Amino acid sequence: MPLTILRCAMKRAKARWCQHRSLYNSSHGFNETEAKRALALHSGGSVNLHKGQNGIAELCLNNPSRKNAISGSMMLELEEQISDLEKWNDGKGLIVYGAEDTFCSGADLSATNALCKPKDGLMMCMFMQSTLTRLQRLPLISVSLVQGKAIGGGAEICTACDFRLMTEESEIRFVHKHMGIVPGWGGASRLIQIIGPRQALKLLSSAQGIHPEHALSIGLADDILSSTADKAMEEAQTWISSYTKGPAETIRAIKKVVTSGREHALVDSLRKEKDIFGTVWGGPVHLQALSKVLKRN
Ligand SMILES: CCCC(=O)SCCNC(=O)CCNC(=O)[C@H](O)C(C)(C)COP(=O)(O)OP(=O)(O)OC[C@H]1O[C@@H](n2cnc3c(N)ncnc32)[C@H](O)[C@@H]1OP(=O)(O)O
Repeated sequence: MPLTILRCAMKRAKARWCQHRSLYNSSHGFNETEAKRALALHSGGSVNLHKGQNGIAELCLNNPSRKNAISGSMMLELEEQISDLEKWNDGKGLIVYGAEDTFCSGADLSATNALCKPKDGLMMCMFMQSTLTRLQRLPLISVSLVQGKAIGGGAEICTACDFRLMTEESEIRFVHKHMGIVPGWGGASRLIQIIGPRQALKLLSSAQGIHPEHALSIGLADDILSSTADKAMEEAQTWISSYTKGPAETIRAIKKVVTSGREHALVDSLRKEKDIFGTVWGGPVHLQALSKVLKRN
């Protein structure tokens, strides 16, 4: 194999590895196999994935009798569905939503009750932080469709998406203070990135419910949907489609550039932007677009 092809393949493999790797390993006291075994003991609900022909997937948090609370087995299923999405090369967008017109009431309280020792809490925290970071890093434009309530860990899941759409009656609430805890699924760090430290401090320290207008005014929500029930999903599909129009290769490259900018310091980010630019410049989509523009002028 010529050296340049080998180098390219190695670069791609490294990029894939960086995207999929867990944030934590044994040096942080994290044992993934043990974590999975412990979480599997707390079952209930499911996390369902539908990959659409239009390149937009729908990921459903499904535990309606508990307002879509996330059980241990749902944490495992969420991780499996993210792994599946990481391999979906035709994908362009993702809509995360909850079953039966409500988003998610956070960690399943019966699971958290059983995992209330500090060691178990940290294990769950590292597992969920890794999973949600992988969700955030997917080369897909992601949207949380918030209907009903997004409470505690449910509010944290919202922050792992690029955008948040709220229906008129919905509410996001970082309720953690009332539980005597802070967000542990990465929601605090991500909230600060989304709305800045001052607003984040207000929301976390008041534990107040955030209604759509307020969320929109502080930049937590990106739009308020007028539809409810099934129509809200249709509206969310239309909303996201203005950002996912075009070839998957291009949309995925755009998301990668933004992810890199968010995660790296400026100099690293510029280098990473250069690497990603190199993967699309001179490629078939670029050349086709170029020839169209040249013909027009
Ligand atoms: C690092 C992670 C941090 C965390 O996520 S900690 C967990 C934080 N979440 C919470 O404290 C949410 C507690 N739940 C609530 O405040 C309310 O149920 C909620 C979501 C506002 C919905 O209120 P309502 O619409 O009035 O419904 P409801 O209270 O009657 O609930 C319906 C059934 O769902 C259950 N449920 C709701 N949230 C749950 C949860 N997180 N874990 C386990 N079960 C939960 C609730 O117990 C009730 O069950 P049942 O019908 O009485 O058998």
